[in-house]
Amino acid sequence: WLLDQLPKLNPINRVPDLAVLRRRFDHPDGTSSLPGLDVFVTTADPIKEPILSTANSILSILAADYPVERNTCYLSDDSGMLLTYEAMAEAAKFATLWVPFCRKHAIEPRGPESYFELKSHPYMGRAQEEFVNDRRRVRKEYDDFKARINALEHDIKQRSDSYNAAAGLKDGEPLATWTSDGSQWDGTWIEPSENHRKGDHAGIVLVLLDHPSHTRQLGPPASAENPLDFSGVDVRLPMLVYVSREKRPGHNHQKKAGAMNALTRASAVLSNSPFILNLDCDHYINNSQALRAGICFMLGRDSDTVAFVQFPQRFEGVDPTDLYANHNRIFFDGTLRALDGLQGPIYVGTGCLFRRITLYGFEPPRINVGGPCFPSLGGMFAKSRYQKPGLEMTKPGAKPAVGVTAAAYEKKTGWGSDLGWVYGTVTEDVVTGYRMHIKGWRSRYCSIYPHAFIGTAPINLTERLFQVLRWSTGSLEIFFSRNNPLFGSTFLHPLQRVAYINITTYPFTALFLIFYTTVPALSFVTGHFIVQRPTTMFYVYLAIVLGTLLILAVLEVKWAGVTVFEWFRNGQFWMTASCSAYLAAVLQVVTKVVFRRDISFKLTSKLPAGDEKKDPYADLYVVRWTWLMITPIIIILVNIIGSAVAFAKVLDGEWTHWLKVAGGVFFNFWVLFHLYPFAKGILGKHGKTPVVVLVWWAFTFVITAVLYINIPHIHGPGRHGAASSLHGHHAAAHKKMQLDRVFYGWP
Ligand SMILES: O=c1ccn([C@@H]2O[C@H](COP(=O)(O)OP(=O)(O)O[C@H]3O[C@H](CO)[C@@H](O)[C@H](O)[C@H]3O)[C@@H](O)[C@H]2O)c(=O)[nH]1
Ligand SMILES: [Mn+2]
Repeated sequence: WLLDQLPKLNPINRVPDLAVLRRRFDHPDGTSSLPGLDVFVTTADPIKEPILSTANSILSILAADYPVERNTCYLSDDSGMLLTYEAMAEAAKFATLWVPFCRKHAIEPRGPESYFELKSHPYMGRAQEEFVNDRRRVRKEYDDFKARINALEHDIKQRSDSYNAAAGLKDGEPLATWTSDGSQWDGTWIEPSENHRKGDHAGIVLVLLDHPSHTRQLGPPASAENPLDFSGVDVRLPMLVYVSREKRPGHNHQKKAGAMNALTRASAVLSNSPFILNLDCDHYINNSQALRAGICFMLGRDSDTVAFVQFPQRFEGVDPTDLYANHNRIFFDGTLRALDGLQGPIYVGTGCLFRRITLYGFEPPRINVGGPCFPSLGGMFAKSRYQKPGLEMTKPGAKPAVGVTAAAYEKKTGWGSDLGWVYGTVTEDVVTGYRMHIKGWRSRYCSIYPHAFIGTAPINLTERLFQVLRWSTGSLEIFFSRNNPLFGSTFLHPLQRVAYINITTYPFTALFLIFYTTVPALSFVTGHFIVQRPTTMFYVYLAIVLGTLLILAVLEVKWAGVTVFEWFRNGQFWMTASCSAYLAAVLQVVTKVVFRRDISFKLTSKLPAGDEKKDPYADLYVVRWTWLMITPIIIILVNIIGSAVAFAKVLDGEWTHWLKVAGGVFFNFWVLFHLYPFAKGILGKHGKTPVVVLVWWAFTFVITAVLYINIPHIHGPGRHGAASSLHGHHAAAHKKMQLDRVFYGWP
């Protein structure tokens, strides 16, 4: 009964009140006084991050339910390729059909790829028959759109070839890439050359869709060239801007953090909205109300101290059994949700709505200098207004728009340290949020249903391990930097500080875990336990730890709503990641701290979207070997061999404490149970049949046991040895005593 009360006791499960928002900000004449909102989408590689999925994301933003004249969408393209730009231009064109269609029939979700992939299309709008016709028409247009996008690469190449041929190039002159209006592309060329390659090209800011008018614009009725009746539908589109910041060799471009900062400045010149939403290119808006839901938390009572609103990351394309815990349910539905009660969740990189002035380094209003611990202390010094930072934010003399994306712009400014997204780690997110929290800002967690945003997760084991390696490295880097949460300001809630310490030190668990998963199994082989005979205190301590873990598990399942299956998956992947990626992260960061060597990272590969593959989860069992897999493999072998040897020793009569041995073997199996998804993954496509893993394990087990029994010199005198001895009985008794001294069973 008590357990069932838990969800009801949740005091921090706030839901955004969209009805109130509508009443307060939307006017009967169709205008709205909602604050401006800039959406930033970052992309870095149109091949690794399929361009169609980026287009899906952009279209979902353009079609979201937010006043168009107050919404601007920015796409940052770090590849600087014409392919990205032209694909976005196509998307902007398709949006003139797609967006009114979504509005007319209340389509959900509003990313066309995601929408047409749905098996069923629940009907929500005006007239059923009209809907079916409209949908058929849009579907056809969408297929054409897709075909054009897929042909772009070829088209651009062909066009450039003919322009280059016509230009009659001299020997050694670079082959340019040409835009459709007959000029050379400022960014990266297909044939990379000086000033026109990745990491070395001019800054580009191009407006794809201009700012819309401030009054509603109803569309035309159905006609020959426009078969859809848009006569009652507002056909305006939000502004859409393509940005590719300047890149020069010799400059550290700071990956996504640098891209976000360039966007922050470019958008300040163009639209300067007070709120900024940050989305990765593989994430799209799945719930058209998501933007309003986030804004709700920014406009409520006491919201002026909220720096950002973090949404959970939800994923699609993950295999149904979620072998590598890609959904991260405990983290999103447990940890982040709980942090909401401790002045706010951490920032996790995407699906996050920011208050612009926070990114400019401003301090929150009404904060008490004493922080949450000593509220009475700092009353005198309480600040009442937003405090401006004493930092250089702009460069005198820089030209607006393109100029603010210049590679050298940030020199001698606070960008990357106190302004914008923070540099210096392989993950920018946690530390950026942390810098805000220590200034006294709070954050909010916004979990709505249907999910606000959905992205893709790497379902391949190798990709997944590298992603986790990057996260854990980034976390540790924070711990070894000036942003160590031990020394953060008094504005942190004490438990929030504990959480931040946890978040920046968790990779160290690798060291303990590897010890615990190997030493007990190894001691079966050696026969010598290094663990002392447990004392009463030890059992008390153990009971407390186990009790705490149990309470935690109950909370995670009952309060956070994580299913027991997902709970086990999280545990399993934690062990896999801990003994591989976390260990590597510790080694990497120690190397960085000691030898001052920089750490670099590759982009996470995304699943190709819209690719009509036969098996959507094919990538799951593609084996790409990496040294990260060595430790888990060793641990698996040690545990199988350990239990096999123990089994052989009992069978052989060498050990008589079979109950205690069984306890130990159970512990080994517990370890193996956790590494089961990993084993399945490295067996490749054979792993698809679950039995194969078990067969392999059983095989190793039996071989070891048989070898152990049959090669006499590697083990002590067993039953056969003892029987042949003259003083057999005495020897056995003596042995038993000896064993009692060295072998302490596991609880
Ligand atoms: O030089 C770069 C590198 C990356 N990106 C973009 O940054 C985003 C995230 O990069 P990705 O390699 O996809 O990282 P993931 O592992 O998928 O992302 C998670 O981890 C990142 C680092 O912590 C966070 O920034 C992300 O928001 C979070 O979803 C993508 O949109 C990229 O296009 C750039 O714009 N420029
Ligand atoms: Mn991602």
